[in-house]
Amino acid sequence: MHAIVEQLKSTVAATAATDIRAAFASDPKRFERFSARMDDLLMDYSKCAVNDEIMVQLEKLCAEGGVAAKREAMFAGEAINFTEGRAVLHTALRNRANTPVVVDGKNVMPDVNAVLHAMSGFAEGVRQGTITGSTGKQITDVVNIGIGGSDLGPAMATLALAPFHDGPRLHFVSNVDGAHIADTLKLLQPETTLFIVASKTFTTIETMTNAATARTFIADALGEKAVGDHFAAVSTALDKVGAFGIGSERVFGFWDWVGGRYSIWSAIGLPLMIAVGADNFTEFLSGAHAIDNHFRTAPFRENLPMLLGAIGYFHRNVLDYPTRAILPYDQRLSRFPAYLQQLDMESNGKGVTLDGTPVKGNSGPVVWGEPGTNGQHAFYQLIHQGTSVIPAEFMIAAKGFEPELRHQHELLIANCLAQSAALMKGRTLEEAKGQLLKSGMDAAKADHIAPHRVFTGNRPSITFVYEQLTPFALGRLIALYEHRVFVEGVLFGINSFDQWGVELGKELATGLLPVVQGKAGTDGQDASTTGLVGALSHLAG
Ligand SMILES: O=P(O)(O)OC[C@H]1O[C@H](O)[C@H](O)[C@@H](O)[C@@H]1O
Repeated sequence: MHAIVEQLKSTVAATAATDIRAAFASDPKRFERFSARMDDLLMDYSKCAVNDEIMVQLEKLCAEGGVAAKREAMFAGEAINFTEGRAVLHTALRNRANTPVVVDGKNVMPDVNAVLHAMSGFAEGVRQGTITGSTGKQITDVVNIGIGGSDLGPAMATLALAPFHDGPRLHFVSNVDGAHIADTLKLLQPETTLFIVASKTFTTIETMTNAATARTFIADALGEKAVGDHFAAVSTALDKVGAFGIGSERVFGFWDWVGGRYSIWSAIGLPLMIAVGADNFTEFLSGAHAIDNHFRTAPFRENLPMLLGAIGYFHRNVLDYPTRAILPYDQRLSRFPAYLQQLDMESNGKGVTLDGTPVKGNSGPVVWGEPGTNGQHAFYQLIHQGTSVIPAEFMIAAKGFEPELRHQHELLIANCLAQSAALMKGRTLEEAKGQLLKSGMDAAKADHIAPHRVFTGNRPSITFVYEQLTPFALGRLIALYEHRVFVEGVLFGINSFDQWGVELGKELATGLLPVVQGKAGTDGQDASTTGLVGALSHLAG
């Protein structure tokens, strides 16, 4: 592995591969050679600093890194999340072929299908008004209370599929900051509101606290007895849900082999199903299943997740780029960058390899982004002219959902394509100067100003194009990125499926609560924490 990375570095240096602009000038077939397609989903990576030699080496890297074998181990239900002793089987949740998937000697598909069936019954009941609030009124608003993977997936996907949303209004409360639930409850009538408490562990303090506040909201308005009619729960910890007082017919389970950040396909998707209906939810699962099959069968140069993972690794560990920007040209994907932050950074933000030794080189990059065109008017300045190279990942649909606003979609497309072209081409000093002279500026001033108007170019980007953001297309896009994170994780040599890094802060918060409440002193706290506690309590009065 290490040898191939070194080889890749010398290939980059020797072949001037980073001159993407020159590569386009000398090869009219560059787009055909460095793009891949799965049905209507096109991945154009020709604007990355790759050539055939580099692609051959990346393929070799994936082969030597054992990506294919590890992929099959994942699909087969092996306990690849070894630090938690768990299989990693979000793929079983969308296994529309229904082929057996065996964990600990048991085929999990009957359970998967049974929960899906129960979810559909409940979701359709709420949508059609056969499942009502305690006073018999139809549910108009559903509030999902969850955080992390129990929030980001359904929140992102519900927004993404707004054109398919014909069920009750949806709200998402995640933050333990009381402002979040208070601002949400202000909009709602208890009689017509359903809360879904979503937590894999059913112990997460934010979710449990918000759920208790929501419970009081219902009990105060409609009486204690009404609580059961206004709550449902999603969890792997069914015993803990029982103690909260939610009837078993309103509890939807999933399993420890579903990671929180991979759980949108499970009962965690219930709010999405209530919003768009069971058929659209099934389409969403089918899109992900299509990518699963593609990932397992397509040869390297046609395999979108493999290519995306290999190029991601190349950017991070061969070219040393510290971040990647996710730039959907789709307003409805505005939460997709946040979703990918958890997916990618919680999975691959690790410092040790599988054998516990420090990672050589880098592991996962910082992932960030905002939808275009908004980002263009905010931070693209740095992407174009800043001192760090930031690989950008663009995505755009050929068709919007507003035929009457087609001209707006055309503007959106033009902007998306213009940005990746500008990043690649840049503008030389001569070009900048020529433009200024043409505008009538005198030569001395043009000399002075031109350097500020230079774009280095050669800044890499990947563009995804698809027909339309349907449930199927969204499922496909998410699964594509899940497998990209998998490929990169294998190449980094890490366990992508645990998240010990979130634990320390949680532990310290538990210890600090009595200190903040004034029930315990600051003995044993560091001086900064002691000072901050003092300042906050003084200001609170
Ligand atoms: O679903 P829950 O058990 O409430 O967990 C919610 C989230 O919190 C944790 O801290 C993890 O870092 C996330 O992976 C998880 O999605």
